[in-house]
Amino acid sequence: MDTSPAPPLLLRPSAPSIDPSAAKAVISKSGGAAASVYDLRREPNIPAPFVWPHAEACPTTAEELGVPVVDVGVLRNGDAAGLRRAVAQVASACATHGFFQVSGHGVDEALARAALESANGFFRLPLAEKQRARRVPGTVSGYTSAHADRFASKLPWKETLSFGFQDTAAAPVVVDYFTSTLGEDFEPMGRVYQEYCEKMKELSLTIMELLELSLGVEKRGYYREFFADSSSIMRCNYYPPCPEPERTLGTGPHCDPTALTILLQDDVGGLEVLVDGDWRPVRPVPGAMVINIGDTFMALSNGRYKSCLHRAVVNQRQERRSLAFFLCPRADRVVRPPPAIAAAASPRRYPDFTWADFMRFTQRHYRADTRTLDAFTQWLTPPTPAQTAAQEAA
Ligand SMILES: C=C1C[C@]23C[C@H]1CC[C@H]2[C@]1(C)CCC[C@@](C)(C(=O)O)[C@H]1[C@@H]3C(=O)O
Ligand SMILES: O=C(O)CCC(=O)C(=O)O
Ligand SMILES: [Fe+2]
Repeated sequence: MDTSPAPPLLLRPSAPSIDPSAAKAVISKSGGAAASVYDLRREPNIPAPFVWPHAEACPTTAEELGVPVVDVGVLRNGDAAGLRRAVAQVASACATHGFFQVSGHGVDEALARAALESANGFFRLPLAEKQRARRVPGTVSGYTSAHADRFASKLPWKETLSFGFQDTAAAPVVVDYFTSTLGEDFEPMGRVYQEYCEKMKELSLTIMELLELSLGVEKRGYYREFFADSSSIMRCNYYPPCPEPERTLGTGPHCDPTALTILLQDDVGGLEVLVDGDWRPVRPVPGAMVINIGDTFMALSNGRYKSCLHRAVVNQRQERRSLAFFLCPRADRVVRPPPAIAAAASPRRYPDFTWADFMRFTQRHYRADTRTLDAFTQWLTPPTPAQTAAQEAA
């Protein structure tokens, strides 16, 4: 499906950092050297850097993907039959397309609504104000319009605001992020996202228990413990209406490099999953959240659960918002499957790595896409003498 040009040269860890996409001339609408900033709500047509190859922006298959809605409340309420059903639903979804939805998650409806509405509040600010939170190069935190500060082509038709989340008693990190980047007036918005992230963390640990049960991991609590001190990324996505939606994408085809994603979408729709060669929409279910496995969990399950290819399309009439909570391990934790999973009968599929290295790879060396984990594995693995000789001869 991915027929875009082969990824440019990947530099090994010892080589100087370069982002292959950003390495191209930085576009500047003003003709200067600075990266352009697009105000997507004001663009009458789609500028050339937003045009995606047809193979990636190819049409949606009308048929919706049947994504099971799993009641995760059963992990806490002692309903043994319900728990067996939930475990079976998760096992079957993760062995096929890797997407499922959750209900009974305990996230208050008012909080979910406030989080989606706060995203509106932020993205409706004048561009100059949003730019006060602009992304710091080399990190995932901050505001970006179409990632135009990083990439020169295949720009996504979206604006995003991202920030980190760790659960520390010492400081409300999200509130601090909002007040330090945008000012004290943004404290209430920070509080909404602080509470939302705390709930997302709790929910992600609950889902880890379900994943563990469904994989039959012997050491109970392995994944829950692994993520107890996680350091996650929260991202608010805003997709403005688009004059030519069939030529571009809101988010291009990719697998999330992170461990697990919890997505709350509004009622517009746009998320699509690639199943058997067809892009199939995941219709928003009121009150439910969409879960997908990321590359880091694929490595933690030794490849048994697949990180799955998805994208977000845009449309001509309606703006759309989604909130993605990306669960990530603590930066220096070594990502390694539990012993029972990577036993002699199933040799290790991926080398040990730390999340810090994998994240740096996606921010400095490689644009997350359909084959990020393979590219990273290749980047980590020293070339064989034969490969070195072939490279030298070329
Ligand atoms: C480590 C990360 C890379 C991305 C941000 C975080 C979590 C998910 C990744 C991303 C959203 C996957 C889709 C492609 C991407 C480039 C995007 O469109 O935003 C990715 C993120 C990124 O590098 O900004
Ligand atoms: O907005 C969506 O529906 C999906 C976004 C997504 O896949 C991502 O941010 O990783
Ligand atoms: Fe994603």
